[in-house]
Amino acid sequence: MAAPAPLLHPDPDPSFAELLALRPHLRMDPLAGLMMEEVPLARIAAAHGTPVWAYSAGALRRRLAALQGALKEARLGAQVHFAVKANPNLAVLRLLGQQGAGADVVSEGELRAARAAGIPAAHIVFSGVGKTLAEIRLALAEDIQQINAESAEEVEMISAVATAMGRVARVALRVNPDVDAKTHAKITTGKSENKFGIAIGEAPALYARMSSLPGIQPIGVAVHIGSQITAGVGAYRTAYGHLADLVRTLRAQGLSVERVDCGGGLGIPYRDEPAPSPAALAGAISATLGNLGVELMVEPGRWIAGPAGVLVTSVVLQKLGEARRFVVLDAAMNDLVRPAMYEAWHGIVPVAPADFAAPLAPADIVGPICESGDTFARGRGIPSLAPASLVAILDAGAYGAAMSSTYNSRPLAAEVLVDGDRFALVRERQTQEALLAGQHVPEWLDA
Ligand SMILES: Cc1ncc(COP(=O)(O)O)c(C=O)c1O
Ligand SMILES: N[C@@H](CCCC[NH3+])C(=O)O
Repeated sequence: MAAPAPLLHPDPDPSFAELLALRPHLRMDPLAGLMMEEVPLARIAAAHGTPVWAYSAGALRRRLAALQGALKEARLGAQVHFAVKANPNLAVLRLLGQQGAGADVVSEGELRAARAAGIPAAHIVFSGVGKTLAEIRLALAEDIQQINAESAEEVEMISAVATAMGRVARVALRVNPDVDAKTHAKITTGKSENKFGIAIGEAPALYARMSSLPGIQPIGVAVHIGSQITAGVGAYRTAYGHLADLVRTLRAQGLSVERVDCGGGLGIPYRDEPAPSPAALAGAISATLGNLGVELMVEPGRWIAGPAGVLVTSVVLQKLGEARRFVVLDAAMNDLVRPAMYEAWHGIVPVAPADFAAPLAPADIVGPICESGDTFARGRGIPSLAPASLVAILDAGAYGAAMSSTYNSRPLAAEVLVDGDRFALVRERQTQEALLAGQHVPEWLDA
């Protein structure tokens, strides 16, 4: 695995205080315990139970503003389209939309969520390698800003659907630049063996074909090379350089290219990995695509939402095994799957002041699900924790709730938005009844 910060790390872990110092929306209050903005996490847990996701409105606003600011500073006039897959909560989308973010969506559900949150159709881009006919129809009916096509086959599908509807689809061609983003193999998307986009060498012919089709207005090109990119902006520069060459080639063929979608993928330090800044990303865009006279957009998800969220969970019990101590939480891999899926490292910090300051000893921090992979951390320094003690799993605002499942028939956890000294339930905990709803036992089974 190329990505840094695996579940078990050879170097000493950052201390709780070091983790908090880099996350200004979180702090330890000597009386109230771990706070998100001005709200004690213990109050959220008391009000809504655990496990519960908490998102900081301030962090979301600050991070979006930092990205927008870096792009502005580089005089790129680039739009930020939030990748809804990272966090499709309606309140989160509303807040980001209010601050000018558009949306990058990959399904009917995400398109509907973005619209329901008030994001204008004119600021929505539809990406994805397998849009269904129904999804293409919906995108056209909503008259969204742009559809990113990922194959010759899809281009024909879009044209056919648009023609049947009497529409012309604005389509950007997503190219696969065959660049290694040096991230986890499961989330790298810009290598030729990945399913995404069309080979850059095939792009000119396909773009020319697009401009000959009645249902398509070719609007530009798009690229997205992977997620959690922390190894500098070199891969971005290479990919954008290829894209700039492609734009020049297309224009030399007399084809119009108005827009370049630079994708997302900017990584964050979950542990202490050095991650590129928005300014570095803006610099890479500027150096390669800055002088082409194209409209630019970026599609970050994780960078905006990841650090803004935590998963607050209670200790069920500590189990002292022969060789190991296990801290068993009431959250599990069905809530936050990243450690199980990518061996991802997440900070885990006690909420009570006494636990925060207590001596550390290594433990495996696990969920109650019947798989050994249901492990949030191995050999992590954590104090002895009594049942019902709270801990916060950090950087869970992106690909956290969004990737939850009901595995082991565990209801989806509640979500809360914190803004200053206010907090509100923004998604109810799924009920046990809802878990069973919609299921039917055929009568003939009992006949
Ligand atoms: C097309 C596209 N755009 C944007 C993103 C957002 O990625 P990230 O959350 O890493 O910024 C993704 C996911 O990797 C994606 O597939
Ligand atoms: N779900 C992944 C990222 C994939 C991004 C999808 N475009 C994660 O949690 O890191």
